[in-house]
Amino acid sequence: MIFGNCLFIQRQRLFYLHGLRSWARAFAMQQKFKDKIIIKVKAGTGGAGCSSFGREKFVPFGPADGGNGGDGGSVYIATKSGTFNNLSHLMGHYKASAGTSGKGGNRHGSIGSSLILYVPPGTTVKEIQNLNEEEEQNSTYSVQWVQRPGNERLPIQALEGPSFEEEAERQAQELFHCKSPPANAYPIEYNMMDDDGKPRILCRGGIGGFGNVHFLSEKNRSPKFATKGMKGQSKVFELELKTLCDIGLVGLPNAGKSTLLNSLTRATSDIGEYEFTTLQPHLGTVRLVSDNHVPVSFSLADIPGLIEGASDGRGLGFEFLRHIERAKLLCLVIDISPKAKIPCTEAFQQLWKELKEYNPKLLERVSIVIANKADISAEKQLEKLKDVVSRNGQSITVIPVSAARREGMDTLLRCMADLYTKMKIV
Ligand SMILES: Nc1nc2c(ncn2[C@@H]2O[C@H](COP(=O)(O)OP(=O)(O)OP(=O)(O)O)[C@@H](O)[C@H]2O)c(=O)[nH]1
Repeated sequence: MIFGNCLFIQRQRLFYLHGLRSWARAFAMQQKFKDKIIIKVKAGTGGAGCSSFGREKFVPFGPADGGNGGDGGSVYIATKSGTFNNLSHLMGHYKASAGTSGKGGNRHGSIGSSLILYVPPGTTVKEIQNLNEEEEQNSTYSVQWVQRPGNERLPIQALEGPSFEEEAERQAQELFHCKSPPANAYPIEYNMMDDDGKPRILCRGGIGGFGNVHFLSEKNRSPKFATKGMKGQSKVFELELKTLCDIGLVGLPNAGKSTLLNSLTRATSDIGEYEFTTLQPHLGTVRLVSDNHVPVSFSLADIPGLIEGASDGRGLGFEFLRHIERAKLLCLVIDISPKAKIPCTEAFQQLWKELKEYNPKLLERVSIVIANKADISAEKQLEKLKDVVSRNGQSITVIPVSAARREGMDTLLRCMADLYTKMKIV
């Protein structure tokens, strides 16, 4: 008996430790998972142009040969599927390197190295602040000189027309204008889809300064000045990841969404008897051959439990409702067992109401109601649920399943594949 007691205590301890470990894992995951982040991005400054003259034996006053500064590096953003599933790898600040200065002998400075930030497909990028806005709004660039033209002795002819400084400034303005790319539409807004990793610009690097060669004119045969490089763009962006999935599993906490996702796919979403085991969306992929012998593949997402008032921000609120927005089809998972905290009919109405209040268009995407835990429920519950569902949406199919025992999975998968293919054709 004593021996039996010891075993019981040890088992209890093991259960306790297991619970603690899974809770710690869930907590760590929550810390790591980031689906919204604000980043400050700065492109590199252009290198300065050089003011120099050729010097050779027996040629004491050679021609102007100052090279241009290199352009500053730019910052881009691109998608990389399969590598990241959230935005936690990103830092708060990114800066591309500056271009180097030009040198004598017509040697141009090197271009600053650019940066590419990788994000998972489904990320939206929104420019929220332009830190150089004032400068960019002025159509004329404020030209900065390496050696001001005012230090020169002005040739006599220059006094007749525009002043020598004005002439040099105009020339520099023209050069910068020719070299600068067309301005971005303000503010930048990207919807990063899986577009083969094609990079999109976030901040453009500054144009490198012009060497004194560019300021040779009839009036001035030995210009002793060059321009500084331009500043790179500097902006603040908000990145938000909205899970991209074909079919989203939506339900109240503990309805069995994670169990269902794990049963239907090879995903390993956390399962627990406590509510909000799932704190972040999990994705799985279903591949099957349809009744017409056509291969069908779609992604399924287990979206964290929805609670009453989520549309007003209660519980995890908007944090996960935004993940639902991107799903092409929605399946409502309802616990029909007698153990359920809320009767299945009420659960369905609660989900319907929350979706409607958040975005009524979401209701058009609800195509299947999955009556889960059918293994421990009575037929009566299922009938009641079917009755309520038919009153709200005529075209919604109710499918009883047991995710834990993997019963009804085949019918459910065929129905999902069917609806998904029809939706794609439409
Ligand atoms: N009897 C029975 N139990 C099930 C079934 N499906 C899930 N469960 C149990 O229900 C509990 C909750 O399952 P989860 O899959 O974690 O539920 P969830 O909807 O993901 O929960 P949240 O993460 O809180 O949103 C677990 O204890 C599962 O073992 C089923 O078909 N039959």
